[in-house]
This record gives sequence, structure tokens and C-alpha cells, in this order.
Amino acid sequence: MNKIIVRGGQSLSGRVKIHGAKNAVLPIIAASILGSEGDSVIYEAPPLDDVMVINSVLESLGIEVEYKNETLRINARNIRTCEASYELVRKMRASFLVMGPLLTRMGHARISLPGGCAIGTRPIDQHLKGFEAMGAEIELGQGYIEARVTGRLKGAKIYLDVASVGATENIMMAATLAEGTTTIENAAKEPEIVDLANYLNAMGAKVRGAGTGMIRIDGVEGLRGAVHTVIPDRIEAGTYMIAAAITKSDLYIEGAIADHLRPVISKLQEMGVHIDEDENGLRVYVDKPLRAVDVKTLPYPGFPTDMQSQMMALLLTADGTAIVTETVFENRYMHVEQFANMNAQIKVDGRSAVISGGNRLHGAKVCATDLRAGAALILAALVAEGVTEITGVHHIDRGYVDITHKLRLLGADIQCISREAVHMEEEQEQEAMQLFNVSPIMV
Ligand SMILES: CC(=O)N[C@H]1[C@@H](OP(=O)(O)OP(=O)(O)OC[C@H]2O[C@@H](n3ccc(=O)[nH]c3=O)[C@H](O)[C@@H]2O)O[C@H](CO)[C@@H](O)[C@@H]1O
Ligand SMILES: C=C(OP(=O)(O)O)C(=O)O
Repeated sequence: MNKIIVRGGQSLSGRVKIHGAKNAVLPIIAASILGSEGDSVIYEAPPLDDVMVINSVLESLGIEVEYKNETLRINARNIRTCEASYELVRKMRASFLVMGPLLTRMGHARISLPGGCAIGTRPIDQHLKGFEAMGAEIELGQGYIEARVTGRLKGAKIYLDVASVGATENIMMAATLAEGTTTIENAAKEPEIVDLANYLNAMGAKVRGAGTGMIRIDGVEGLRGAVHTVIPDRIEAGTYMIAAAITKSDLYIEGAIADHLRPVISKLQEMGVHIDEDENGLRVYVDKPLRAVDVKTLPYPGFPTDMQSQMMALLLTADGTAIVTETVFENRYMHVEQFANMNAQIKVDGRSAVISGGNRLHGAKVCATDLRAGAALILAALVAEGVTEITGVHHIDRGYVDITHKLRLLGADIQCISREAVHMEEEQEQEAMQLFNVSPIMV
């Protein structure tokens, strides 16, 4: 297993470039299944593990995928099978986003159940409710979900019980080739949904209202490949904004779109962080102690759940007590136990966590239990006294391109040690212990 080693206490400076958004590119790659003619060319596709997984899912369906220099070329003219296997879907929940496109284009899809994961149970009932409303028959068995429709899906009026990002995307994609008009009420409004809608429209779809709570899709008979550039990752940008704030540094976050980051900008400003916006990015700097603020996660445009753990790391270093309330996922506090190993004082009570700021954080051996928890541990480690060793790095690699390299260029003392080097280190430790054990006998 790879390990990240951080020696805290360095100040950061300089510019960091933000990659394309993971949560935008994944549905966009899934949507490429809809193009029955021509190539899709997708720019700014970040080199992330999750992107490799969804590419493999498409290839397993018989679709041609070529990935070079952060550009994807996808040709989905021929689809060999409508089944996405457990081996691929288990690696990443977002693989389930191929269900809508396959079902609407091929009339059939059989996808492994994505199951729950660390941050919550994450059901898919709203996705299925949408497909059923459009006339699909759904069957569950042997760990798979199978959806079928004879002829085309039919446009329908769908009200989502929760404003689910994935369900909005899956239903929106399915509706593009349905007969008639579909409306999604209480739709999620995230910028990644707007990016997907823009891509679908470039493919020839008729999607209106993305980014509002009501999306209307007029079905068309066919879609073709399109050229698209993925939006910058607002969560990666937010993570580097907190890196600047927590280390009391001055960073320029190149490519960050301020309008996608309003709730994060506003909370950081409330704490006393300075943020200057321009058309190319954001300058983030701190020149005084930061104040504690309360934070509640909510669907967009509320404070993103994907920034909750990073914000908690920052609050640990602020003056005063803060309350963080997580309303999106029911189990997204696993970083709390890891922070506790670093001398953090946090009390969790149901959905709320009370954070006592101002305690000196200590380096420790900790584990990234999920993607954003891992990012938050890196942030805390940047200001902790001594050395922090972070395992579970594969979670971090799902969503951050070269995070150790980017932070090192900004001045952090951070390195990633490969699985092989960790293994050698462990062997050396064992050898040393054996030597230590036998030496008294030899004397
Ligand atoms: C690849 C991707 O884009 N992932 C993001 C997406 O995940 P994802 O699309 O999985 O998240 P959802 O918006 O669907 O989930 C939000 C809430 O709705 C619930 N729910 C969802 C679907 C459903 O059918 N029934 C149901 O009850 C979930 O359990 C959760 O409590 O949005 C989340 C919320 O912003 C982010 O944290 C993830 O980073
Ligand atoms: C929870 C996340 O992603 P996913 O939905 O892919 O698990 C995330 O990006 O923080």
C-alpha cells in the first residue's frame, strides 16, 4: 500500500492549476454511450483512477476509448453487450451512470448493484423510480439490476424525493432518447449537471433548465459524438483554498470558478480569509488568526458535503468552537476518529460535530477512510507538529491528480512512498527487530 508522509509546519506560496472535475467527467463519459455516430472528444479529462475505471466500463461494453494528454476520444457506434460487471462497478459507484444511457439507446441494461460505501448507504431508488416512470421494467437479482423496455422509453413527469445528483444525471441521460417530453422536478442543481446538459445538447439533445430545480428534456431520435471541455473541479479548488487558509499562506488557485464556489468562499471569508476573484482564478491569503464558524452541508448551492472534512480540518486550527452539520450523507464523519489521533477535539452527536478549535495538532499514523477524508488528513498534516503518515492513499487517488506533487511545488514537505518502498521499509524494520531480538543472545 502506498503511503503519504507529511512533515508539518511549512508555509506555502505560488500557483496551483486545477484539473477537470471528476464529478463532471464521469457522467459525461457515461453519456458518450448515447452517441450512435461520430467520435466524442472530451478535453480536460483528469488522469484519475475513477476516470480509468469508467473508461474500462465503456470498453467492456465494446466501446472504443482512447485517452491521451487529458483528452478522451470515444466512439460508441458499436455496443457489444449491455452488461456492466460486478468487477468494474464495485470499484466505483458512479459506474451505475451507464444504466440510463444503455437503457435508452439499447432498450436493455444489466448493471451490478453499486451497493453502499463508507460515507452512507447511498440507495439508487430515485434512479429506478425515474426509469420505471418512463416505462422500463426493473428486476433485481443475483446482485444485478436489470432494466428493459420494448421500443423507446416514454417521456414522463418525475419528482425526485431527494435532489440526487446521480439520479438527476441518469434520468436526464435516459430522457434524451425517450419519446416525448420528460420533466425532472426537485432536480439537483450542481454545476456538474449543467456541464453534462451542455455536453448532451452538443450531442444533439434538447435539455433545458439544468442548474434549476426543474429540468425539461424533449426526446430526440438519435445523438452523435460531440466536442466538449470539462469544467474545473470545484472540490479540488476548494481543497487548495483550504490548504492556503490552514497554512496561513498566499496561493493563487488557477482555473477555479468563483461562481461554483460561493458557499465555500463565503464561509472562508466569514472566518477571516481574504479571497480575490478574477476571470482566471482565485487568490487566497490569510494575514490574521481565523475565527470559528458553523457549517451545514446541503445540496448545491449549499455548502458541499465533499468539502465538509477539509473544512473541519481548517476549523480545528481556528479560534473558538464550531458546529458542523452533515445533512447529505448519514455516515460522513469517519475522519473524526483519524483527526483524534492527531490531538483534535471533536464530539459527534448524530449529524452534528462540535469542533474545539485552537488545539495544537500532532503528526500521527492515520488512514484515509474515503476520498475527502484523505484530503482533509493531508490538510491537517500540513500544520501538525512532526510527521504524519497517511495510508489508504488509493482513496485519495480517486479524486486528486498528483496532490503530493502539486503541494510539494507550493512548498509543502510531502511525499508519496510507493507500495514497493513501503514494503522494503517494512522488511527493513522487521530485519532490524530480528537483529535486536537476537543480539542479546549473541552477547
Ligand atoms: C460521482 C459524483 O458525482 N459523486 C457526487 C454525487 O454522488 P451521488 O450522485 O451518489 O449523490 P446523491 O446526490 O445521489 O446523494 C445525495 C443523497 O441522496 C440519497 N439518495 C440518492 C439517490 C437515490 O436514489 N436515493 C437516495 O436516497 C443519498 O443516499 C444521499 O443521502 O453527489 C454527492 C452529493 O453532492 C457527492 O458527495 C458526490 O461526490
Ligand atoms: C463522494 C465522492 O465521490 P463518489 O460519489 O464518486 O463516491 C466525492 O467525490 O467526494
